[in-house]
Amino acid sequence: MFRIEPRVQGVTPELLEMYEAVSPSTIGHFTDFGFIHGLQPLFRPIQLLGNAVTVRIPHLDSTAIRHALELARPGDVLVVDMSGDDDRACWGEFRTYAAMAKQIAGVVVSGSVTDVRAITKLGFPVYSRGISAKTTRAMELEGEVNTTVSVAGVSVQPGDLVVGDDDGLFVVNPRDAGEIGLKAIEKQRREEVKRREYGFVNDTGPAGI
Ligand SMILES: O=C([O-])CC(=O)C(=O)O
Ligand SMILES: [Mg+2]
Repeated sequence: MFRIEPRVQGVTPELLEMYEAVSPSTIGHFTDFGFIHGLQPLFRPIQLLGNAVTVRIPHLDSTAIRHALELARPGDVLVVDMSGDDDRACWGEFRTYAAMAKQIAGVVVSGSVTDVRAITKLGFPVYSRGISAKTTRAMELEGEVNTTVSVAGVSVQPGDLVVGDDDGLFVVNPRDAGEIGLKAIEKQRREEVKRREYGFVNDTGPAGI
C-alpha cells in the first residue's frame, strides 16, 4: 500500500537565510536532539540546507522515491528511511539527475547509495550510512511519502529543517529552529572574536559573523 501525503513547507525563507550562516557543529554545542548519528557525506566539502520531504521504503522497493521526486519542489531535501536496510542502495546517478532537474537541495539516506563517482562529480549533496553496489528495485509494493520517518533513531517530520556540512547533519523542527539558530549565530560571533584574538580568520565555513 502506498501513502502519499501532501508536501509540507515548514521552513520559511527567514529560517533559510538564518541557517545559511549556521554550522551544524555549533548546533551540537546546544543540543543532541536531531543529530543524525552515523550518516556521512559522500564527499567534502559539502553543504546541505532545506525543507524535508520524507520517504519511507521497504528494504527492496524504492517506488516511493519516484513519487517523492514528483512532488518535491526546489530547495527540498529528500530524507529516505530504508526501514533498517543499510546494505542496499536506493539512490544513484540517475536519481541524482532527476533531483537536479527539479533543483532539489540534496538527499539523506538511512541506508546506502551507489554511483559514488558520478554523484561526486555532479557535486550533488548526499549523506548516507554506506555505499553499496546492490540496489533497490522499483516493484510497486509499498511506501510512504511525507509521513513521519526515522533516520538513525531521529524522528523526521515532513517540513523539518535539514542542515548539514562536512561535520554531519542536524534535523531541526521549524518551531525550535529560530531560537536555536539565533543562539548558534551568537556563539559563532563570539568564536570569531576569539579566533581573531588568536590571529586567525574563518575563511572556510559559513560566515556567522
Ligand atoms: O536506480 C537506483 O535505485 C539507483 C541508481 O542506480 C541510480 O539512480 O542511478
Ligand atoms: Mg545507477
